[in-house]
Amino acid sequence: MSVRISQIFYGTLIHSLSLTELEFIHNALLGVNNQGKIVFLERNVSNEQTLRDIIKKWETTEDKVVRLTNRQFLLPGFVDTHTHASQYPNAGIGMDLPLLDWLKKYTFPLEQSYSSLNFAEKIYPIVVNHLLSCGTTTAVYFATIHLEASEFLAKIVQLKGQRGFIGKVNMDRKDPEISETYVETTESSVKDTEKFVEYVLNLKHESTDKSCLVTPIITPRFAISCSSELLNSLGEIAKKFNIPIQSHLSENTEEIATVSKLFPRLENYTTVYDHHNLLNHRTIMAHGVHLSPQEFKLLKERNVGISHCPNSNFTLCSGVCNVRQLLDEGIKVGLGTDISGGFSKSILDSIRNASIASRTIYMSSKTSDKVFPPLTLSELTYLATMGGAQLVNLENVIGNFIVGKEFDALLIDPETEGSPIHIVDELDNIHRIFEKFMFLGDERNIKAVFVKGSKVSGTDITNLEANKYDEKLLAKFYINYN
Ligand SMILES: Nc1nc2[nH]cnc2c(=O)[nH]1
Ligand SMILES: [Zn+2]
Repeated sequence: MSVRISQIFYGTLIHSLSLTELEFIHNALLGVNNQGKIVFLERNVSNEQTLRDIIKKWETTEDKVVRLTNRQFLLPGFVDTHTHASQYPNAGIGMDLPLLDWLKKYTFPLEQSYSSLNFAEKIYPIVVNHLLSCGTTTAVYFATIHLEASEFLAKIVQLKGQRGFIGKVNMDRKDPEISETYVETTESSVKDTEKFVEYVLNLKHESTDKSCLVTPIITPRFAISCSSELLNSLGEIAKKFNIPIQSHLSENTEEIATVSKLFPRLENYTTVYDHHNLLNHRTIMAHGVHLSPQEFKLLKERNVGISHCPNSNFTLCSGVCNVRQLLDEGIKVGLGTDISGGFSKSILDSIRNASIASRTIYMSSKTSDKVFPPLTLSELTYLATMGGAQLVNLENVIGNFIVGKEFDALLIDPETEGSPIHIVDELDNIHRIFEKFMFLGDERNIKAVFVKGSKVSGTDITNLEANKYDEKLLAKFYINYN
């Protein structure tokens, strides 16, 4: 066999096969090659001899094996399908206003600061480090309108080894109600976007080890901040370079009313983007809280993905997105933090708020003709991993541990120093521990983060307590497991 195995993990893996299939693989032996790909996944390797046989078969050695403890497990890396790296300094403040006033008072003045590259240099490395430590192996970023600072964000994401989609923001509409000073000319917006796209694509070409995982994404801020001319040009640039597109859609009712005033001839908000050739299978639209049946239909036809950002929707009092309905309509859904509309940087927080949002929808639907059941743990896990992978068109590359995919993974330890998870020996099997991690855990439980096989965040994992595979201990540990 000519593949070179660089790392092998031995222990429990948990991943999504579909929205309804959450798989727990016990005594798994997973091999990663030097290209960061998963080359084998053996199940139920329950004794040392079998383990040694497999290692021999793959012509590798036992020192490559990372042995997880009985309570540790591997999860696929999280995908944050919508976040504003530039707004990180505002995370946790300014929750007193609805969207348009919030943008004007808090957000645009902060984003304006990135006209200084020095400011970007101070903030962006911290953002990427923090997101990685929270287990975000792939992030879809908004930067700001500034070319240099946006290029710097792309460079930092590349250097830190995160998978990233980076957007230089476009906004050319001067409007006293929205923004008079934080704005570009149409011409400079188009010119700088082309330069930005070429810069990021070049990072890929220049990278000698082909490990650059950064892609440019066309980023009209939202229909309100862009002229029709700019939206058209952005559609053309996306097509010319064959790159993805992101924006905001139908987040808040005042926003929707403004869009219909600005584009009176177009039927609805979604049509505005469609009219400018911005909707296709590579488009990610954040929010989609107040969509009409016609808009659902159009999004489905164009195969657009919706980034569900529940913390932001609650914090800015935008509304509650009906994810169950999106899924029932066959629309792709991923999760987003939407920093700083959302105050948390962690996809674990998006999971929890998505759960609460779905319960809110369920409660108000209970007395109506159509009941929308809350999202299950299996569905929430899927949205945070595979769902996100679908939005960035990487569902065949990342999102779970299928052989042939790239190894983007989190090593979860529910028992680290200061862990917020309380485990009761008599009660907690791996299913309960996983659920507790999803609802109580935080970055203290994320011991290591891998992107394409490389460890990009976390602590030393060479000294994990070896799995003993004591039969009695296992029987107790997997109580109720089937
Ligand atoms: N949540 C959110 N919505 C927007 N719509 C336009 N810009 C923004 C933004 O920065 N955050
Ligand atoms: Zn946003």
